[in-house]
This record gives sequence, structure tokens and C-alpha cells, in this order.
Amino acid sequence: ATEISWWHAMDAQLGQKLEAIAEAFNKSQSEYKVVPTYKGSYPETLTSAIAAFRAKEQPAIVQVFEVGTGTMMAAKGAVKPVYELMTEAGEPWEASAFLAPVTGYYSDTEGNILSLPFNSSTPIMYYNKDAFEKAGLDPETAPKTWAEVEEFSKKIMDSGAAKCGFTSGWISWVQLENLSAIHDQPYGTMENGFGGLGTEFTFNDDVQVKHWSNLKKWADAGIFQYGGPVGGADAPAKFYSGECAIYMNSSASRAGVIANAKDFEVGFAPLPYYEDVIAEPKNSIIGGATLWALAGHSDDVYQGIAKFFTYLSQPEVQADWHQATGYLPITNAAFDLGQEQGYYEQNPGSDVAIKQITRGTPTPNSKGVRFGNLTQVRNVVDEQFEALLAGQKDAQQALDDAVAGGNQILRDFEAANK
Ligand SMILES: O=P(O)(O)OC[C@H](O)CO
Repeated sequence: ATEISWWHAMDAQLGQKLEAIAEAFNKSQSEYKVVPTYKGSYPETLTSAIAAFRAKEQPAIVQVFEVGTGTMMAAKGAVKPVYELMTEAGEPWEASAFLAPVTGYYSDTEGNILSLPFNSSTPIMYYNKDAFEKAGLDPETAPKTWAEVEEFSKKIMDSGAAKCGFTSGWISWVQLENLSAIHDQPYGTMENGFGGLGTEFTFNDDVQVKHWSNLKKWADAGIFQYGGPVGGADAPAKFYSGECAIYMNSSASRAGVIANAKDFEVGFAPLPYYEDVIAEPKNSIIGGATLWALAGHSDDVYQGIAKFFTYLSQPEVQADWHQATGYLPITNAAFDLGQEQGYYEQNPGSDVAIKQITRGTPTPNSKGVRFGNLTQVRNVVDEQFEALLAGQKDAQQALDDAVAGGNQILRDFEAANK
């Protein structure tokens, strides 16, 4: 069989499920063999793929997180766009089969999908119902606003139900990029980078400054505990162990929560918002990753990738992956299938992410953020957030410095992609 190498960044429950899907595809036919390899975190996987491409040892498929999209789109000679791959391979391909927020993010200006939106997510809120109950709060009522997050956290801490109010994965994604989208604030110019190169970041405006000031205040009071840079590796354990009663992270953290938060009931809710800023929060934005086919492989390999992508897009496979992980059902048919199966009714909270990412009418500020080298920009955001927590600067200064550092990265990206 022709081997199709697949580099990915999924570990623990997500990695096991991914391996099982590759295995099922391999069993379903005998011409192609998909060989998945775990390459570390999302940033590590992207870096490995770029290095491999330069050494002409690139895998057939690489999983790239959403913030790597701008970089991949600019790397024209390095990728094989999915719409082209599917057409050339004669595989049926309907862009309209995919959920609108997903297709919008991963398409070029002509509306062609460039990578397969295999695992798209959006951040949500998880909470410890038992801790809520112990604190005299209604376990069925999650905090809706940031004011309630603060109020509930204080009650939880004062009653001894938990040591900390909340923690969060991915500060940049959850507490800055999504914060901006939900409150209909631009993250940068030119429709958050969708308009092309020549963009500037603008995430140092009032709402972001207010939120980061609050996070610093809440961190000092012990209400908020920082989960660490990039994905926030320390955040999940703080929730699983009962230390923090509220946890904000990817909808795909659901798999880990279900497997590890065994000692209490978990509630699922949309992300909080500032009611004095917006009465009806906008949709949250996409995260997770897509699968990019890379250039430089044989026709036979491309034929196999196309067959595998068709397999991954089938309603049964998609619905199974979505239900096992918490990633969004990326096709409308996979969502419909889940409804027919009664999945959402039987699993309360499993549709929070879908409802949140599709609520209201998206604005240019809530379509997503797509800039070149955004991976590096996130590192700058993390550094500035840590400087804020360390008391080296206030929120305005930290965000101003993150914008200045981010803009420099954008200029470097433009210079390299002229
Ligand atoms: O944890 P994931 O896979 O949903 O990804 C979270 C972020 O979007 C990564 O940039």
C-alpha cells in the first residue's frame, strides 16, 4: 500500500482517537496506509513541518493550528490546496457541506477551501457543579458575565468550596482573540488580517485593557490562576483537581475533562462577557487545526490523501470524532446526524460550542483572526501577559508593547513574503 504520512499534534485522549480513525481508514481499504506521527505541540508541529519542507522530507499531511493559517497561505509553493487536490483526484467536494464559520476562515479570497477543517474548536467555559453547590450557588446556573465570574468566584473561595475561582488555557486565544470577537472589537486592521498584508494590530483598546487589568487584579486576589504560556499546560490539572472551580478552554478540552474530572459533576457554558460593553455578545471564533496537504509528493500519494479526506468528511466519521473529542462537527451533515442520534439531548452541554460559534450575525470582528506569523505574535502576547502578572507593567503598557512587538513581526512577515 502507498504510505501517507500524517504529522499531528494530538496527545492523550485526542491522540488516541486520531490514531483510531487512521486505523479505521486503513482497514476500510487496502491501497493506502495512513501513518500518523505525533510531533509535539501545535507550534512544534508547524516548526517541524517547515524544517522538513526545506530539507525536502515533508510529510504528505500536516495538522496546523488555526493561527498557522496565514503562514501556510503565504507558503504557496509548499502546499497543495485542498480544493485543487480533491478536483484533480476526482473526489466529490462540496464547500457548502461545511459549517459556515469554518469555511469562512479557511478559504482564500475567491472562496476556495485550502485545508481540510478536520478539528475545529472554539473556547467555552467548564465549571464544577459540586463546588457551586457547596458555595450555595445554583449548580445549573453558570456565570454569564465577567461580573458574575468574579462574584461567584468570591463565594466559592469564601465558602471553602475551592481555592481558586477560575483558570484558563490559551491566554492569547481565549482571553484576547476571542474576547475581542465576542465584544465586537477589532483585533487588527483590514478585517482582522483577512484583507491581506499591510495590517496592524489594534488589540490594545479599552475592552482588552479593562479585561487584562481585571485579570491582573483577580490574579493578585487568587481568584484567577494563570495556566502558563502557549496552550496553558498547567490549567487542566487545576480544574481536574478541584483547585479552580471554573475553567475556560477549547471545546475539545471536553475529552480531557470527561476523562479526568471524575470527582465532581461538570457544567458547560458559553464564555463570559462584559454586559456594559455588549448586550448580546457576538459569536466566538474558531480554533483547533486543519489538515494541509504538502507539495512535492507523487500523484499516487495525492490520490490517497484525497480518499482519506473524503473519509474524514463522512458524516459518521465526523460525528464520531466530534462526539469523542468536543471538536465542532465540521459538516452540517455530521451535526444533523448527532441530532438524529439524540446525542445533544443525552449529553447536556455538548452543543454549547456550536451554539456559541454560530450565534448572531458575524461581523468583520468576529470572523476570526488571520495574520502571518501569528504563532510568534502569540509568544509576544504571552510574554507581555507574564510581565503584567509580575507587576512589571500595567495592562495598557503590556498590550501596547504586545501590539508594537506584534506589528514588527507582521512587517518581518511581509518583507519575507514580498
Ligand atoms: O485546543 P484546540 O485544538 O482547540 O486549539 C486551541 C487553539 O485554537 C490553538 O491555537
